[in-house]
Amino acid sequence: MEEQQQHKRRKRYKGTHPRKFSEKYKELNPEKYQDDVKKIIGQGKTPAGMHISIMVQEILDFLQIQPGQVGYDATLGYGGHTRRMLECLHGQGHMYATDVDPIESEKTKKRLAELGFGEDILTIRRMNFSEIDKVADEKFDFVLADLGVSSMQIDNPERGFTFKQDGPLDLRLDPTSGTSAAQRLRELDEDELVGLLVENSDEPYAQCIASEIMRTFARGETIDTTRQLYDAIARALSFLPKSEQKDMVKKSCQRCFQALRIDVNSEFEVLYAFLEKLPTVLKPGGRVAILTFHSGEDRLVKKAFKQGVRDGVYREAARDVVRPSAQECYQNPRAHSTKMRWAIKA
Ligand SMILES: C[S@@+](CC[C@H](N)C(=O)[O-])C[C@H]1O[C@@H](n2cnc3c(N)ncnc32)[C@H](O)[C@@H]1O
Repeated sequence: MEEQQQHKRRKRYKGTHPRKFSEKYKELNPEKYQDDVKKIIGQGKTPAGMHISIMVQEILDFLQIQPGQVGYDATLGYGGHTRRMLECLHGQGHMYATDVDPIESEKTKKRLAELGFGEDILTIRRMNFSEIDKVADEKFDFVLADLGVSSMQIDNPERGFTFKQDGPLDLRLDPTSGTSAAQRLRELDEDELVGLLVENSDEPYAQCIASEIMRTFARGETIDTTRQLYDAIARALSFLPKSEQKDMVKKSCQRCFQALRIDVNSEFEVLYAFLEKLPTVLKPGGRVAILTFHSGEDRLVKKAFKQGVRDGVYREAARDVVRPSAQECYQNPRAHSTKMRWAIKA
């Protein structure tokens, strides 16, 4: 009898085109694999362990940073903006930077120290920017806030910010405190959930989505992962014509994830507190630039700056938003929704 040859499937080598976040070891070590990282950025993508800073030149042009000044970056993230602002100080002056994220802040602190920006010139605090009045004992010549989430947070499925990969439905910027999005969903009733989706993200299908989420819980099923929430949203929108469904589900997912993120991180409340205290920490003539990523944030900033000019707190404020160039949006699609506003203290 002929010996049967058993076909053995060759094990797929995952190093060349990894799909999973955890396998992207080159992107997660940008200092070590600089050439690979440059190639990825050149393709208009953000490497997994990195964040590409947005509107850097527009921000620097406006802030007009001089050696010897004192500055504050409210949203450290990957430290890209902080680094560029520090370079403008030419070793004289000081910068403070805050972030609530304990995971990424530590890595950024180490990375910036290795680049020569140690504690003599940069103080990094793990703090919410709503406590802007407690960051330093001195006032600032310039302040930057680049709101929202970093690419590192979005891309890491363990953090639960993306529906593109499965992970725990968390969405907290600081996963060590507060309530996860999964827990929040269990706490809300249907009307509260509709309100959250409409107020935070103008979700047009808020009622159908909230009803489907409640039905899911009533069946005894859970929504503890990003995939489970995606599936519930897809079921809620299954009445739409097949040709539109995929696109509509994606857009609703983006809005619903954003709405939940705003809620679990109290994003409007902390931004409001930041804007209210901001004039008290700026020196006369001090400059502030804020990057926002959705209309709710932009409305708050616009209103605060306008009111500040009316009250004589600010000498001047941006009349219109400043947008990233078409070239920047092409090179970094995450810049598309960015709006920058600025103000100068009286
Ligand atoms: C868009 S990223 C900043 C990226 C940074 N400008 C850079 O160039 O790498 C926003 C960062 O702000 C942080 N953040 C968001 N809300 C915050 C808050 N209320 N207080 C402090 N940090 C906050 C996030 O954790 C995230 O790291």
